[in-house]
Amino acid sequence: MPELVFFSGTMDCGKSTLALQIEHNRSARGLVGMIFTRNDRAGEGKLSSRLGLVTDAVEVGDGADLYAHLVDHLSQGRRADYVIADEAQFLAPEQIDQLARVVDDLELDVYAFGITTDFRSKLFPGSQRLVELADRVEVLQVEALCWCGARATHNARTVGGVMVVEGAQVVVGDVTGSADEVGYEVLCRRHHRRRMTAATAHAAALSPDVLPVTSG
Ligand SMILES: Nc1ncnc2c1ncn2[C@@H]1O[C@H](COP(=O)(O)OP(=O)(O)O)[C@@H](O)[C@H]1O
Ligand SMILES: Cc1cn([C@H]2C[C@H](O)[C@@H](COP(=O)(O)O)O2)c(=O)[nH]c1=O
Repeated sequence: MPELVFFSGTMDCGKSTLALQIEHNRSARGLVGMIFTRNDRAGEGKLSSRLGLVTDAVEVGDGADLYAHLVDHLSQGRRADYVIADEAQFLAPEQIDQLARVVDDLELDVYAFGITTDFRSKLFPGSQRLVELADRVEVLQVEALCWCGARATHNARTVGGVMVVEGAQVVVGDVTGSADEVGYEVLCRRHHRRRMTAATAHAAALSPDVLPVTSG
């Protein structure tokens, strides 16, 4: 039975790498994928991994109908044996419904990849719909780690290393942003709740307030 599978995790946990591996393994066996993406850091119409791999993809626009796109494609006599949708958190809920229809009516497997929650730990609308509709939700095996060594479960947005909690839900960026840019850092829940990033934890550790008092 074809399935809608949602591979979810924090930023930087290997989602796009897995998407590219699924694509590689299937195309190596002669299958043809339809690859969708939206707002990849590498630019429009790209699906990229931090390991350096990149492939072309169909950039999904605001009002795009993904089911109609597949029907058009197939009715022109072109092939699609499965579908990959990366950065699926950026898709509209209606577009996730269209992906579910691709599974049910066109009988194609759909593999969607995305982060579940935003920098305020609120669900992205597209991810919420995926959790509601997916046949399976798979959490990535490679764990991203918080600076404290615990498993990272949350995404923080940072400016100059300091966590911010105000701003637009969508700001494309990376976990390796330079000091003054908007960037992201993955944290465990405890440190996300306390707004403690690596930089602020390091600064607190160096503060004279917390240095051990020496006598004499
Ligand atoms: N230089 C490196 N050497 C080995 N693995 C790396 C390197 N850089 C990144 N990675 C791996 O790539 C993962 C990020 O992969 P990516 O597919 O870009 O993540 P996601 O799509 O989930 O944001 C990291 O968690 C790490 O496991
Ligand atoms: C938490 C959060 C992230 N984003 C953006 C930042 C990146 O461009 C993508 C996630 O990509 P990745 O391949 O999973 O690293 O999402 C955002 O726009 N808003 C947020 O709150």
